[in-house]
Amino acid sequence: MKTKSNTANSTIASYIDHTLLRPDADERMIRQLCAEALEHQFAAVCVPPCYVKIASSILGESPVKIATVIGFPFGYQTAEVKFFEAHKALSTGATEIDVVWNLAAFKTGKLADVENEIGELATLCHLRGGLVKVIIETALLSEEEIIDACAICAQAEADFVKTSTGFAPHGATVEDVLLMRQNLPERVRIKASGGIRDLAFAKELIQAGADRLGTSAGVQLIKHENNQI
Ligand SMILES: O=C[C@H](O)COP(=O)(O)O
Repeated sequence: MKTKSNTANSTIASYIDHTLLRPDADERMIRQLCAEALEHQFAAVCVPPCYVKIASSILGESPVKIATVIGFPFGYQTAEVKFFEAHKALSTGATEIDVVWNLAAFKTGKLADVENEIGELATLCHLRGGLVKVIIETALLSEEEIIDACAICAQAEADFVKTSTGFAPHGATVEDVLLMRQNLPERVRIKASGGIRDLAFAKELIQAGADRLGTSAGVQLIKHENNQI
């Protein structure tokens, strides 16, 4: 049986954004996610925008942060739409905004547009006491593009660069996190996400430079850590 001391001794819990972004997630599942986040003292929950208010009513003033996703999962919404989404999310209780960058514009070479969009979102989040994580979807980028993406995100004052939505052909890899760490200034943190299901892999990602882990298997990782499975 899990004990309080197990949770307190967890080395992994404080890295985890406990995530539920499946399109069929219902309110009961979101309430359970929030309860688990409180129990295990995860860093944050990451929920769809329509559930931010409910998460906020459960997590209130607890240390568990509320993250939501913007422009999810493909990122090709216009900047104005993303800005409005982020504004609504911040107004209803989110403090962490995980935005999918405009990959389509990046691939087209419209780099100034991409940077401006991130910069405007970063300014909005910072003014409201929040932070912005930019999802670059590494599975769809070459190494050179990951390096360029890091430069753009850093220049636009992103707080985190995040690897993946969980909806691409693959999620975070150790190699991509290492590459990102080598190409980001120290102040920009890294969130590895997508497909993180076992403790050994989670630890490898942290070793490579991940500051947060976005995963829908947070409870499973804690159970691994406690030798419960
Ligand atoms: O942001 C996090 C990802 O959506 C989580 O992906 P996952 O369901 O593969 O753990």
